[in-house]
Amino acid sequence: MPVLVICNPVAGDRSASALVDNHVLPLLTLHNLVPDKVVHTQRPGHIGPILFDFLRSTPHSHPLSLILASGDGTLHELINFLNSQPTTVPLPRVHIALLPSGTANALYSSFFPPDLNADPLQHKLKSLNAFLSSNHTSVSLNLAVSVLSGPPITSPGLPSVPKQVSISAVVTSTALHASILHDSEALRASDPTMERFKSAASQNITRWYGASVKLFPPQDAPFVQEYDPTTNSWVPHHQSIGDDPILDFNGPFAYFLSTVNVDRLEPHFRISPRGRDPLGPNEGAAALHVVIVRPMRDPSFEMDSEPTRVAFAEKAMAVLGAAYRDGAHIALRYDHNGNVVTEGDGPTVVEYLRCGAWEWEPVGTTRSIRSSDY
Ligand SMILES: Nc1ncnc2c1ncn2[C@@H]1O[C@H](COP(=O)(O)OP(=O)(O)OP(=O)(O)O)[C@@H](O)[C@H]1O
Repeated sequence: MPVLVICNPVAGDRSASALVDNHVLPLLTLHNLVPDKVVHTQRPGHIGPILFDFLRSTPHSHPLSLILASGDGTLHELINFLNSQPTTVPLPRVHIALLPSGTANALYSSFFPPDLNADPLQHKLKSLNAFLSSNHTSVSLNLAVSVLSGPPITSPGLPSVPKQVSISAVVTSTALHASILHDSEALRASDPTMERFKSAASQNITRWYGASVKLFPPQDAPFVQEYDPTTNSWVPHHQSIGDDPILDFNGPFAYFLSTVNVDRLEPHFRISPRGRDPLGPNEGAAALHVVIVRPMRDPSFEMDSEPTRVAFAEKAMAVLGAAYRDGAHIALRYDHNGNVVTEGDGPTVVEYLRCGAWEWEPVGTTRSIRSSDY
């Protein structure tokens, strides 16, 4: 089985090269495994061509083993590069042993949650050690495909906006989370740590996003499901019923994201805490897990105004803070006065759903998103 090692030297705190040189290659030697090639990415988007050049130079009737030292973004680039290739190009199955070398490492942390008692280096090598063990198993990744479309009708004289497709193995988001990812990128050079996500969150916490949203049932389930904190289980959503299981949600939205494969987006940020629950007994059955905060569910909400948004920011922060406490946000409720509490039977602050696809039609801007399980 061909083995390729790829390292993104600028991911996270830029320690991937040292990890590979000082620990990964010696460990492979210890297991009498000589990689066919060790390559460092030299620019954004480089991982796809690296993999393709390797496949061109190596017969690949067998699955390819890829030892990847990077964060989630590099893996995302790889998946999207492979997806953009013509279907006539035969691709082998790719088995990935991941070395968490990025900033957030959502995928790795979901498969190997943080362990305070573990030696940090050994914790980083868990996926590789599993790959090197004689009885390892692989887990297939579910992929979410998102299509960004322009408006159906364009203004005279303006060109139509081409559709964009993006494949995700971790998260697709709009609203606050998308703003955090966007703005935190500008902070990367000054802050390579996860603190930059918190800085970006505080820059955007008072923004709301107007949109109408549709949520469709998963392929293997008749209804959109909601998480019920009282019974700690998934139940059919009370509005996803009978002949009309498609949900229509109106905004404004403070938070909207959907995950696949993961229960967290950072080692301790467990935003989709039931995100690794199986959908049902059928192997391969999958769903998108959607986390939504709509300020209008707050019983103290009267009208959308700047002071209301500023006041609600505290509640949005409470949600994010609870997500850092092992995903406790999905049990938060409002009391009669709109205070965020952990008891009672008031409306949940977070709507936590699972579905097969969703559509986001923004109010006042030009691009819509449709995201679905592959
Ligand atoms: N040699 C390079 N120089 C500059 N950028 C690079 C190079 N190699 C890869 N990249 C870019 O580095 C970016 C960041 O990598 P990656 O997403 O893996 O790490 P991260 O953002 O720190 O971690 P995470 O996504 O887990 O938060 C990728 O988007 C990739 O395009």
